[in-house]
Amino acid sequence: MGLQAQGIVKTFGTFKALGGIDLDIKRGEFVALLGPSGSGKTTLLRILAGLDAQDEGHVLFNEEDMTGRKLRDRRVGFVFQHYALFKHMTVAENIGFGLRVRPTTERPNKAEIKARVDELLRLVQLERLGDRYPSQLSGGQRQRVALARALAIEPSVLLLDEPFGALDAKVRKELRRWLRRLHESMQLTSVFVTHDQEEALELADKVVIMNQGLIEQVGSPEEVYHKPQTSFVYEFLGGANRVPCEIRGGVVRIGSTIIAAPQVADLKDGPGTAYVRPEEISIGRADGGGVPAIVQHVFRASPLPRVEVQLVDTSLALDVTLPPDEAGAILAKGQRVTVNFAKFDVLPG
Ligand SMILES: Nc1ncnc2c1ncn2[C@@H]1O[C@H](COP(=O)(O)OP(=O)(O)OP(=O)(O)O)[C@@H](O)[C@H]1O
Repeated sequence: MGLQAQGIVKTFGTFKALGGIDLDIKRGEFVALLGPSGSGKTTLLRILAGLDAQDEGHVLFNEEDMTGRKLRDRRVGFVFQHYALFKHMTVAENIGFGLRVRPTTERPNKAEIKARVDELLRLVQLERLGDRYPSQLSGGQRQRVALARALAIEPSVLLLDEPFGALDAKVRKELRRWLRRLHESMQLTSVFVTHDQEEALELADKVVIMNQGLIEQVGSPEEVYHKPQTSFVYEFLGGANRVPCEIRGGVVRIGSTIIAAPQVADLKDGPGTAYVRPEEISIGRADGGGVPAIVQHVFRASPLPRVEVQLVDTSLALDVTLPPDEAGAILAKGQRVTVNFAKFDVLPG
């Protein structure tokens, strides 16, 4: 099922949580709503689910306006962080819940419900745990039960709010892969909320980047990562360093260093901001060409050595990641170096 949000506005008191959201989700897409805390991701997801009503705008499912339609009629499966499993029900009872509460005319009989629950238990790889209670499961197992419960009603849309939020890194990775396979095999249209960029870039076909109740950019993981369109996206994705500079006649000046920058050829002279990712900076000898800097910290307890340097002219701190084979090991705090930007983008202002 395709989903559309058209001009969605939502206010809480005087606070505008969503400032006019337009979004087109195609059938079969796996979409991530990515943004910092408070950017409106959950609010948008709840409105898509029909759990909350928007103040303005429309939600369309397959081009049909859902305004005023009850949750049950939307046939969406959802897994929300605070929508916990029913503690007094077994795993199997939890999974079958959505089927048992259907109106009599649509309700499958007991044997059909049992068959469906067994099938879902197999799907989420919990076939032996149907008789347990939620308190007897691990966090990852509980999440899988929550997913099975959401899938029991055979939704065509699956909405997930930080589905793996509370789990440790290894379980998260496993569940991610598993969810991706499930999405494909059940031909779902899925939307999930996350503030974890790695999760969004790895899982989704389409990433929607939100900031302060608005969409900053929508695109494939490659597009949003490699072609950020706004300063917010530059900084939010990949932790780009923000370096104030001066644009003049097709070059940029950072402090007193002038750097060739063909990418600014079309920009007007004046103040600008260069965005450069930590892995796109290299560190060279103090007497080499580049922007003079001083090493502030060297972090070696990570797969790639990370170095923090301070530019001599401007006192600006920059994060640098070095390739594993580079001499992160011989750099020391206080050492004078130069930095070079292998790749950077510049926005005016
Ligand atoms: N029921 C409510 N009453 C008042 N303000 C609310 C309510 N729900 C959300 N907000 C506010 O709306 C804004 C957006 O909240 P939302 O939960 O959508 O953000 P989010 O991007 O999902 O954040 P997080 O990643 O922290 O969950 C926040 O500033 C929040 O405080």
